[in-house]
Amino acid sequence: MSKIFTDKDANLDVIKDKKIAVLGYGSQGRAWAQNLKDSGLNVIIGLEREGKSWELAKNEGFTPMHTKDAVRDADIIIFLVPDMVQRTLWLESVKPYMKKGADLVFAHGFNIHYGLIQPPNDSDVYMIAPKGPGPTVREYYKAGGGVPALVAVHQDVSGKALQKALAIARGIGATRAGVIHTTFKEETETDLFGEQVILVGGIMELMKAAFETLVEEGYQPEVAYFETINELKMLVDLVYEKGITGMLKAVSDTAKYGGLTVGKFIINQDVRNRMKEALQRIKSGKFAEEWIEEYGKGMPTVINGLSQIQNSLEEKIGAQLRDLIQKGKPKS
Ligand SMILES: NC(=O)C1=CN([C@@H]2O[C@H](COP(=O)(O)OP(=O)(O)OC[C@H]3O[C@@H](n4cnc5c(N)ncnc54)[C@H](O)[C@@H]3O)[C@@H](O)[C@H]2O)C=CC1
Ligand SMILES: CC(=O)[C@](C)(O)C(=O)O
Ligand SMILES: [Mg+2]
Ligand SMILES: [Mg+2]
Repeated sequence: MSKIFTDKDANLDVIKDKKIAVLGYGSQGRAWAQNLKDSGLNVIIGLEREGKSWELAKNEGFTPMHTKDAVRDADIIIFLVPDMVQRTLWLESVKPYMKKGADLVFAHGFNIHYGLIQPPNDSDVYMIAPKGPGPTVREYYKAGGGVPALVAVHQDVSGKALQKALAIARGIGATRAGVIHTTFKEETETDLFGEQVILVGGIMELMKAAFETLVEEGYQPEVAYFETINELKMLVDLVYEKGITGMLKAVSDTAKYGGLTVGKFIINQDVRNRMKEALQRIKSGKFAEEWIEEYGKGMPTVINGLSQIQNSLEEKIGAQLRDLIQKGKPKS
């Protein structure tokens, strides 16, 4: 089994006197900045413009600075702006202004693994990749827990890169859950695979396909929504708490039989073959190339895809049912 690092393996002392610049105040940036600060670390926020993130950071107790100023005397520089923005930010606002030898830190390996950022060879370069969305990283931390993460070291000039990565993992709460040592390559490829094939792409299309099949066959959309989208959370929660076996034990024997037989008919060998194809596209760099090109064109596929989803029947039904559904949620 992989070694799982927890609180006892991570010591904040290696970074407690360092100045940490968090670049970006979005999904992860906001969570990291707040968690690191609440862990007693010295955090400053670096942003490009005095826009929405700037206002938010200010309202939440930070004094945001322009990136150039934030990196000037930072010992640790953490890239928490979108992956496609990192290269330009690095070239224009970080590299020319940073302190020689400052640490360069990432939450995902994309820019280093695909060579978009070439770090100077006197910097430690490492990663702490939370395996969960930014708002959850904050929510779990506040509640005394943490979201698991992966750590990896790309360059270790000081000989302390792993210790520092673990310290930051502790600062954001990840060692309360569990941290695994990996490489930039493994993190990048598995993260992209996960979000494309299951977490974002796979699950979304499976929900939509099941919902739309029922509606096309004349069933009430509200019934279809409860069945194919809303109930998914409860089944996934069971897997999260008790494993797949625990989930199977909680459902009826009818569902066990139907699930164990029809599941394999739906998610069949063809699907597995296409999963391998998707992984191959990631490993070869083809996906990265396409995504960079899409981003360069202004992300038309992302914008159109999002607007189609927003206007879909399942989203309209979901919005109508949400108030009702929320009332039934346990108050904890
Ligand atoms: N969203 C998530 O939950 C996860 C993200 N990551 C990684 O964390 C890193 C940050 O991702 P997110 O938090 O999703 O980013 P995001 O999209 O939430 O970042 C938005 C923030 O970046 C800054 N920003 C946006 N556009 C900019 C531009 N053109 N120039 C300069 N700054 C700009 C602003 O501060 C803005 O608030 C990425 O490497 C991502 O792969 C890793 C795990 C999960
Ligand atoms: C939330 C997360 O870990 C993702 C899906 O990989 C991401 O947002 O990039
Ligand atoms: Mg991920
Ligand atoms: Mg990701």
